[in-house]
Amino acid sequence: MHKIFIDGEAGTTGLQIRERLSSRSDITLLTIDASERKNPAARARLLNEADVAILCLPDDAARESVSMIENPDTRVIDASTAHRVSDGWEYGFAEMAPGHGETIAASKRVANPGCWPQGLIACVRPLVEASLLPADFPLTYNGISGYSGGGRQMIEDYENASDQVPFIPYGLRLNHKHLPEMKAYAKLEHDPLFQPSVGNFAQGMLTFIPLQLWNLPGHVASTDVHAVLQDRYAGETFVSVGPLSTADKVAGLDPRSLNGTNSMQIHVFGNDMREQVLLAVLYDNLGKGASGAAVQNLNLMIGADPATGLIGHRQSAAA
Ligand SMILES: NC(=O)C1=CN([C@@H]2O[C@H](COP(=O)(O)OP(=O)(O)OC[C@H]3O[C@@H](n4cnc5c(N)ncnc54)[C@H](OP(=O)(O)O)[C@@H]3O)[C@@H](O)[C@H]2O)C=CC1
Ligand SMILES: CC(=O)N[C@@H](CCC(=O)OP(=O)(O)O)C(=O)O
Repeated sequence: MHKIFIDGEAGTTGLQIRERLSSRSDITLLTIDASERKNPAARARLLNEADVAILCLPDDAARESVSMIENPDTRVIDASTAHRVSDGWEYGFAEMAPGHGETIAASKRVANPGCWPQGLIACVRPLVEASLLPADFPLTYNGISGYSGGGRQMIEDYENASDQVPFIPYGLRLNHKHLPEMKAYAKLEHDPLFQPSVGNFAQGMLTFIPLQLWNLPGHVASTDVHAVLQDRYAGETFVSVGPLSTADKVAGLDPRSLNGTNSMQIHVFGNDMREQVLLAVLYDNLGKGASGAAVQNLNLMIGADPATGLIGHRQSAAA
């Protein structure tokens, strides 16, 4: 029986992790009294009692939790941004590279990825590793997320608003906090130009990576891009690649369509006359983007089947 403590279990990510773990017979959830949930001494006691502590907290509180752990056997999954590019921590995106799941399984400190970086890393890292994209490629990245991505405060703001604005671009200073992990784990030499948006729906996300292939040395066709991604994710439970598409419009690109699952779907759109490709990535910001990824990492760390308690993918609808 594995003892798990979710520090921040009353928040958006914590609640969803709890929901995914609550019926498991291989796990005992250590719970904190609601009146004590911000009491450092009470948190410290449970953090040190846990086999695995999952931190679903703002960055400063996550750093505080880590500093309070004295038990050398307590392992940590941190859902915050605090440790994603820190020494001594593994990045918790299991599909990021072949064999990375085993690295997570053996780790004591795992930083759960940010929701935005996962779509970019899933597409760009294999293309850089295959030398289709040079590491110094000037990438741009954009997309739309449901408002639960902003945690409790943004959920309250949207749900109490008299006028729910359908589409709000943000990150307009071009300095989003996810840039360091994007650059590091997509193996890029430069930060991408990243500009996110939030929509008036609670959950789900759709992100886009435009690629100007004509600017690359050698001739790279959309079929090459598609083949690298398809080969990379063949046989994966949670990441899938749809057929290469030349259609103007496809069904299924609703950002909410994978909600409740731990799936990520990559769609490849190509125009070879223009030598351009658009990659679109669909996933649940609270699933693969946060709580699902944390449970997947937990499964790896405790030696359970990685898919326990998670829903795998449905095949892509793009054609
Ligand atoms: N929402 C998402 O899509 C994603 C979120 N994340 C990350 O996960 C972490 C949690 O985010 P999310 O669940 O959305 O945020 P929420 O704001 O919904 O939840 C955070 C929880 O932590 C509690 N909390 C705050 N300070 C303390 C403290 N000092 N001690 C104990 N508890 C504390 C909050 O309580 P109270 O509300 O009372 O202050 C709240 O219950 C963040 O670092 C976020 O960046 C990562 C990926 C995606
Ligand atoms: C819509 C929205 O605001 N999304 C959040 C990202 C959510 C996420 O990935 O969480 P971390 O904060 O742990 O990185 C943002 O862009 O900051």
